[in-house]
Amino acid sequence: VVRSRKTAHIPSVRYGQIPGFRSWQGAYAYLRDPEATLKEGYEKYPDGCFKVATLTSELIIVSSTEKLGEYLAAPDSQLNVQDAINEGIQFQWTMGPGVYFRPYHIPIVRGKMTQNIANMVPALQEEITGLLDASIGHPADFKEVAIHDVTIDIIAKVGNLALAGPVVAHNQAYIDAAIQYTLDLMVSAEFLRPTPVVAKDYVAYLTPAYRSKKKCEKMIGGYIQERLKATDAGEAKTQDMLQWLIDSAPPEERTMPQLNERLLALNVAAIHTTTMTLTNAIYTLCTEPEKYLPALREEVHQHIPDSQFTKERIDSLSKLDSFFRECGRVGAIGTLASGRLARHDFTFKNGTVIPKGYMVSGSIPVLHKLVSPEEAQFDGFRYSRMAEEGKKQMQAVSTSNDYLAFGHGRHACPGRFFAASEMKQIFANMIVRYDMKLTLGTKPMRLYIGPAKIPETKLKIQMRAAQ
Ligand code: HEM
Repeated sequence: VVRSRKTAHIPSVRYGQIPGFRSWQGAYAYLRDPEATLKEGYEKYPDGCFKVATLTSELIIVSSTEKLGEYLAAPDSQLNVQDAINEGIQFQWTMGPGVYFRPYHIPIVRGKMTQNIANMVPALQEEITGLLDASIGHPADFKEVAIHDVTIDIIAKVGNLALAGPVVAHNQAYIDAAIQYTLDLMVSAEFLRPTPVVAKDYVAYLTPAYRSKKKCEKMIGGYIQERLKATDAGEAKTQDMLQWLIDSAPPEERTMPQLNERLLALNVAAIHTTTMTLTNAIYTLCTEPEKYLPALREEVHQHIPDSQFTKERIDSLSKLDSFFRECGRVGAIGTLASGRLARHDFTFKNGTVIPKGYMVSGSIPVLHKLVSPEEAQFDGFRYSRMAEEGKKQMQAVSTSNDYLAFGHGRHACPGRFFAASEMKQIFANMIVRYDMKLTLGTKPMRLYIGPAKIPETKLKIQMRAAQ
């Protein structure tokens, strides 16, 4: 564990007593039970910051909404999100320097892609119903379904339909490779992190992520070339992410290999995040089906009686939105939020300093009010009741200092409008088509991998055609 005098003024949580090994013991305690460590930090230092140890460094954690707001307002030149993500997945080397130094895709996701959601809904609907028919069908009796596998395939195809159209979305080998790419990236990051900076550029060529990227280039490179040619000839007709990337790429990014890389970067941002979030929502529904399934189904029948999905109709599903927001509050897929790495020292109003080179993050269990069992209780219609009471309903996509499933501030997830719409469309289709419940004696578990808290992937649930 790297410890420094620079963080000596910040109190530590769960560090041990053995001289010389205190922070090692701290890292062990934190990695074993991150949530309990974060809750203990809050109980000891409710308005302040504290630090926890990891195997390679120390993390500075804030549990107060004020402090979160304070650091999220800092300029990128001081507290940087790209550097924070780079620390985790080494994407400057695993994906490529273009994605790190020239993130021109982010405003396109926030702008064009979000504005185009309504146009995409019909194509998504055809894709979703086709995939549900093929994977689950209409069983008259309950059958076991490995729902995570179904979900990840649908999300990857629907996502790539929006990113690059049907030619790419229906290339099963590419879809499988795009799903695998994120996992290869994680493994590659583990190799690259301890590698000295001067060697990283070279070691990157030896990683599984690089091999996967090249494999994908072979699969869809020809298609990207065609789209580039069509654009140059003034014959581009398709409206999708690939087109907007081609239209606004800086010259060094407007090439087949670089566009392939950028599409993979978007796949990394979009596939597993959305799959885990949707899978968690399905598990949550299956945990209390009698409480939620009839009410949600009725809402979908009422607002979308003829299965003609439109963006407006999806947006009008207030109970479904509430259910998703509550899933994001209670079951967010991470224990830490909105990590930022200090490029320069940052000083909070109370004088605490985040020293250059250190990471600061928000504590999800505390900021999402999960500390007491009462507050942590899942209440799927918590937010739709606000609308029923004449108040403004808090939406699944609206972020705040105490709702961080999509982060918050300038760098809050720009893909959340698409992700929420897509997840609701898939979920609504499932709700009207299927009865769903857990298999007797099973319970969805969560796995902790560093700060991530992911729904298990092997659980089989019971599904049959709706009766
Ligand atoms: C349910 C699904 C998703 C979840 C839970 C999620 C979550 C997040 C979170 C927590 C952040 C970091 C925010 C922060 O640090 O404050 C983020 C950033 C980002 N997400 Fe998402 N995301 C999802 C889907 C998507 C999709 C579908 C796309 C693209 C189509 C996308 C693109 C991005 C990008 C480009 C960033 C970086 C933004 C920046 O650095 O300014 N995400 N996402």
